[in-house]
Amino acid sequence: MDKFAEIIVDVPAMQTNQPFTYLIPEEFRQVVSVGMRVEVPFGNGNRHIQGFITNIVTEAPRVTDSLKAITNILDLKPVLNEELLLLADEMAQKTYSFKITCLQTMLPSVMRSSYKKWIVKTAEIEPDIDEQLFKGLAEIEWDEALESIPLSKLLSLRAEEKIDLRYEVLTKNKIKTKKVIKKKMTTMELREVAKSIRANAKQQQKLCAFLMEFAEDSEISLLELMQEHDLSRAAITSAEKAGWLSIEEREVYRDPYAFQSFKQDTPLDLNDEQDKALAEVIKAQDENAATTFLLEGVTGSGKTEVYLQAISHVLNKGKTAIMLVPEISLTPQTVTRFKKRFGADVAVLHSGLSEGERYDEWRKIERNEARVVVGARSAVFAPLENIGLLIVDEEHESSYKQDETPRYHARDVAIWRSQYHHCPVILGSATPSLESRARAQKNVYQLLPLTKRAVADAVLPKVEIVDMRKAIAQTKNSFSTELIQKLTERLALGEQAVLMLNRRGFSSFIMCRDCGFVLPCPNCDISLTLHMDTKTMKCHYCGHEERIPYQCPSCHSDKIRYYGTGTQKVETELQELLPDARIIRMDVDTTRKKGSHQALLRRFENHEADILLGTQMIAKGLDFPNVTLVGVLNADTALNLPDFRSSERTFQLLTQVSGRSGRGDKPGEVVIQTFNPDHYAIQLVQDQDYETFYRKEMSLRHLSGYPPYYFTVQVVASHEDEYLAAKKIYQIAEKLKTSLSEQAVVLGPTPKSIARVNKRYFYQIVIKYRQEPNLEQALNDLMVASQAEIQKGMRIVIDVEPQNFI
Ligand SMILES: Nc1ncnc2c1ncn2[C@@H]1O[C@H](COP(=O)(O)OP(=O)(O)OP(=O)(O)O)[C@@H](O)[C@H]1O
Ligand SMILES: [Zn+2]
Repeated sequence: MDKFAEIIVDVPAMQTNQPFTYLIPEEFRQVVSVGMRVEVPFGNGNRHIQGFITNIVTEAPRVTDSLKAITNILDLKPVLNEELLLLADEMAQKTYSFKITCLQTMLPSVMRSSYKKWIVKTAEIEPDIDEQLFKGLAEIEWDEALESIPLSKLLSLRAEEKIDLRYEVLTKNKIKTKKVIKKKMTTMELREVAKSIRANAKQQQKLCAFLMEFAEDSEISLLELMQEHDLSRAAITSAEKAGWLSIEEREVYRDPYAFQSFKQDTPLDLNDEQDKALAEVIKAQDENAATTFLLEGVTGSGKTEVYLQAISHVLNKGKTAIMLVPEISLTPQTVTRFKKRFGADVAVLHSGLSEGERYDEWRKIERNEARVVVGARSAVFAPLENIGLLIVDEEHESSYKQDETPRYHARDVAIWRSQYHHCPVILGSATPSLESRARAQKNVYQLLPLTKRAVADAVLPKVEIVDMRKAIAQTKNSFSTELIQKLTERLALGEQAVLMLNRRGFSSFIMCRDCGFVLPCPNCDISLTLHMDTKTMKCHYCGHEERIPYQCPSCHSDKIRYYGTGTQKVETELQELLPDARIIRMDVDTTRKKGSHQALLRRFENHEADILLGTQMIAKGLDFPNVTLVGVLNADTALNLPDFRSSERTFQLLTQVSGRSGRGDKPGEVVIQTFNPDHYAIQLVQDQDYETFYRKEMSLRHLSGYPPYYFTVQVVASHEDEYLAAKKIYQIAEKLKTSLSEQAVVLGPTPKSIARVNKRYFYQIVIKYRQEPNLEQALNDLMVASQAEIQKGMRIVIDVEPQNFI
């Protein structure tokens, strides 16, 4: 009997947004299955392109004479299961994106980029075939294998689970190595050498002194030696030439956690509230109920412990679990907690991993070697079977929404998967998004409150708000006397402090003192940011980079000065105010190198520093019991952004960061410096009073007609020609106004608040509605219409429930 495959081809366009039918040639018939990628001829020129098989049927389509056949099979087994194929369909519809884009999004990036395929042996093979295929080697490249053996044979070997495929990213080093230093002279010899080093050769002296103390057969990585001991590469190279030390290459294993040992820990005894929350989740698990829980727990209330024990329960039932955290690379503590509890059962997926590492972790999941997946946004697509629980920690984080197509929200995807698997999902936060909290109010979600801190006797910190309008008169730097006094007190007691500099919405820039000129980006409507570490000016939108000017490009004055409060500048001020304090600075500049984030936090945890000074990245997830003071240097920067969520974001951020204080048995304090001391979003942080904030903010949203009372869709048109972009958005607005019912409101058009990015002009409208019967049709029509415009350089983006309006 003939067999046909329905295939979504890799052409992201409206016309190809439905499956095409292809004939499955005889040789592939036994082995192809749904979810595999294949190669097919496409279009008039029969160009060979990739596609995903989404269905296999035996009934021939009505027109068969023009039917083309699959020419090649790209995977030996499905790369996406039926659930994910279904999800891709749904996602494409909900986010107004192409099916092929959604399918691709679910795969680890290595399988999307250029790669080389290897066939590996996974079981005993008949000796003659083994010889023919592998020629005595352990693995063989795909193309080479096909020269000696037909594809159908490979597929049947795969079906018998005797071989498997391994993808290897091209362009990347196959084996990762690092350079290490070993001592080559004895301490005695070095002591002799030391005598002859010139007095002004400080680097040589430092290095020699280090080596004298260094054990003979131990090693230190070159990077660590340079960074931790402040040595230059030149000094080390000349020491190598002089025979003091040797530099050797070492292979680095790809598992980023391989060198850490995780001591198994045991579940804690839960308090009453935790116990009650856990019982509700377990009940839903046992009843196979797809309940969405909102775990609303104050900072330090032990949400993570509830997650861990709920996961244990599903593992005991033989099921699997997904735990999402925002930007996981930024919270190494969380990973450690999961690894300690579940050991090798945990796979970790996040953007801080290299493509190869991500693929390794993905394979562990796909082969059922890991049953718990911890990861950032895209981990929600982990190919786990038999899911028993999904968790979205810090569910209010806007990074769960992808800001490129497909513009999906990981929270929605998690809820979708919970319904597919008939299992519960937990959304956890100390400060839930208004959307989620409102759903709990309507009993769409089930609210689970944790109102107290978990550690015995731990209480929420005492918060003091400092009015900077007054303080600024008394101080020449970024610190109020209150904050400095409290820092001094805490440090004297041997306790630690966390200081946050809120950088969102402003940054360091340079300005000419004579003419006021600020260096703009040539491609975008925004000024360039000064980066001291690379000594360059950078655009944070398009990546443009140029040298720091020494003269004003406009008036040629040399009075060009550095403005803004960067973390570097604050660090210098702080060190002058507290000369004995040991400070760790954490921002994009100090955490760029892989693993440096983790290393800094470990040093702070080991109390090798007294103060952790950083940007927003220190606000979340950290659990250091010795921290008893948290200071926020500038609470207001996000408050003034033209976005209706700015109060919500400010309250969330301040509550999160305050929550880092007093988590152990010592009571904590918080000092918030602000120019808006009476603003409710700042006032209510004082008591970490989420409920009052929720009510207040809801009434404001109600008055002004914003989410969660309304749904929103943003449409953005962009073009290099400003006139064309503006004209297009007006046309779209007109069209929508006629096709939508009176229940929907179209706001705008307006230019986006940064109107030009990367040489393109951006214009937007926002559709606001509660219920709109014509919306789906209208937006689908818009999608079709916008296809025709792409060639003319026009880009139209539809963003459902946008997270950023600026
Ligand atoms: N039942 C318990 N008994 C004692 N200590 C507990 C208990 N549950 C949690 N803890 C401890 O309380 C501290 C805070 O817990 P955890 O980090 O899970 O809180 P959280 O709610 O996730 O906090 P946040 O939202 O602020 O990050 C941790 O050190 C944890 O080990
Ligand atoms: Zn730019």
